[in-house]
Amino acid sequence: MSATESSAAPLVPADVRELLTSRIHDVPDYPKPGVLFKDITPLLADAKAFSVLTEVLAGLAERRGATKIVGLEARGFILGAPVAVRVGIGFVPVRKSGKLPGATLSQAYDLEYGSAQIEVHAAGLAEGDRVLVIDDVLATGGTAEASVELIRRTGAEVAGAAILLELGFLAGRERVERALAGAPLDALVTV
Ligand SMILES: O=P(O)(O)OC[C@H]1O[C@H](OP(=O)(O)OP(=O)(O)O)[C@H](O)[C@@H]1O
Ligand SMILES: Nc1ncnc2[nH]cnc12
Repeated sequence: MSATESSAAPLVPADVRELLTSRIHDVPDYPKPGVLFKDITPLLADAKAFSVLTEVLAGLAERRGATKIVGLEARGFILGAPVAVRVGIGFVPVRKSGKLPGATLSQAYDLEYGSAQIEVHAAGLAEGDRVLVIDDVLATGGTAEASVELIRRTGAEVAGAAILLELGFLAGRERVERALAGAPLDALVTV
């Protein structure tokens, strides 16, 4: 079930959502004029908020039957790695190009403020893996969309994507859901 669906037992209880929301700070005009940057560093610096976030994401990973966590550079590493440890499954990084030493698969994509290319080790994932993709922010959806496509090319199955904060006004959800082809996209907080 998606976090956006109604349920008797919501994925994120209201008090948790409130705590997470309060620890994400708005920074206008960063990294360039017109962008409202959502800074998660206050959340990371708050042990209680970071721990609660990790628990919620770990519950999602278990619910999706994930056998691997993929974190998206760089903030997706910070959120995804403790989830992998908590659940007891492996962590695989999707990195910006030129940072991985082994043979890679790569995928180009557009960002809210630029463009980039992401890579994954070709041997990092394989058929039989069920991947939960974790990142901090869903903006235009370009990063998550490219990641889903990249992961599929390794032969692994994408079990879902879990995002801390969805910027609903940028309408990235549609393109990510299209890429996910039926696998769930869960955003813990949407603004
Ligand atoms: O939905 P999108 O428009 O693709 O934007 C979301 C992505 O942008 C940010 O990463 P960024 O590339 O800025 O990298 P960082 O985590 O290294 O700061 C964020 O952490 C997401 O990965
Ligand atoms: N507005 C934003 N705030 C934080 N991270 C982002 N990644 C893409 N857009 C972003």
